[in-house]
Amino acid sequence: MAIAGDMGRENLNTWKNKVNHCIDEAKEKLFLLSKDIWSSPEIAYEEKLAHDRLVRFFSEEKGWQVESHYKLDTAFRATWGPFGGKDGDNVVNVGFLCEYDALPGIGHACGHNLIAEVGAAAAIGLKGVLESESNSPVRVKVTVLGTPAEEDGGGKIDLILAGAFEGMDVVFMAHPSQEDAVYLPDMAVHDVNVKYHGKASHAAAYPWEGVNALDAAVIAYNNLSALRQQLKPDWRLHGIIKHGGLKPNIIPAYSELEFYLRTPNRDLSCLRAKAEMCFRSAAMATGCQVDIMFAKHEYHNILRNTTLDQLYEENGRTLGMQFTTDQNVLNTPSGSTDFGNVSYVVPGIHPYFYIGSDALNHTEEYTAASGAEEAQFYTLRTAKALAMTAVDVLLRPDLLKEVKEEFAQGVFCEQAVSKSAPPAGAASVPH
Ligand SMILES: NCCCC[C@H](NC(=O)CCCN)C(=O)O
Repeated sequence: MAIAGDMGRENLNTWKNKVNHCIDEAKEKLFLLSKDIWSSPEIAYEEKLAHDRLVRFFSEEKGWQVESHYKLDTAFRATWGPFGGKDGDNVVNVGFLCEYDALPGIGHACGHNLIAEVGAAAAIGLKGVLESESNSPVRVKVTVLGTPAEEDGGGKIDLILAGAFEGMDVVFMAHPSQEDAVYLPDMAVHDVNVKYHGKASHAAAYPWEGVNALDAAVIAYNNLSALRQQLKPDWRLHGIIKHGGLKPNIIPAYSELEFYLRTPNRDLSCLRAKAEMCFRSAAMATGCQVDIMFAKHEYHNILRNTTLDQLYEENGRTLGMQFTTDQNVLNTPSGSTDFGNVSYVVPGIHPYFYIGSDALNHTEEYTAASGAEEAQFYTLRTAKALAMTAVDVLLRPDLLKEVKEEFAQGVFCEQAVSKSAPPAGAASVPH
């Protein structure tokens, strides 16, 4: 593969070493940034403090243009450049994403404070080397996007629709996990909120006057549990009862459920139809009214870019990462992310990284691990591997072409598949 201009492999290594040096130099302020976000956890679309902290971070760094409240209240954008190359050259716009929303009740149990830190660190590392190597052969712009609401809603999808990803050539982020993995199969997901409306009555004196909304919720819950046995092994559905009544002696007039429906690819229509029957039949059985509200956005599965994957893996290995080879981990659905939607509009990667703890995501133990100093080494190592991968893309122009071709091919194939294949089991779903 060609390396831009007369820059050889030695130069590539010099650049990568500099990236790492710049990230190491910033490690104290990066830990402070991450710790501040971790200490004040905020849920989706309410990440005001995290937004302000990140905006302050980039405003205090030299040379960044910072836009607070960028297209969403708690999103931001920081850009640097264009820099290098020659006037009139095409600009390569390299994106890094920061997430920073937490979970209700258990804080940063998914480690999004570390995602914000990785994004900031990688961007600083890349900018650092570009500044110190004034002979960048390509014209480069670095864009950091602060993307709220990954756990709920899908801030990245709002941002895609608002045009925030337009002009980006390649995009990087990484997610905390139990292991280093270049790719784990993230699924498509659609959230659904269901409300049953019944009628209150004295539960002992006039129960026959009541219409029990809690019964409807319980029947629906059990319907979905029975449905689960009939689903494909890699489909998932799971939910909670959010409201189930006020007092045992009041027949519940209102109940509410929230469920997530997940499939490995973007076609959720079959699962949606089956789940909807479960919700409606519970309403019929109890005489309740039902409101079924699907979330405004569906998350897509991640479209892989193996060209970027391989580069990331090579860079990670030079930094001592030991990528998991456990086939159970590599082939088991790992949840969902709104980066899936990003991966269909810009080529990118979303690797997973070990944070120095065996705790599982979405537990209090993981919250503790995400705030611990021990996570720092792994977090910064991940940022280095991402920024080194960006250096590969910039200094080896054939690579960017390859990355883009693979992306275009992937989008084309996925679209062809989802148009031609009828949803599995659709014929057995009455309409
Ligand atoms: N509301 C639906 C989105 C849920 C997203 C959430 N994401 C994660 O846990 C991040 C890690 C995914 N591998 C999920 O429940 O999957």
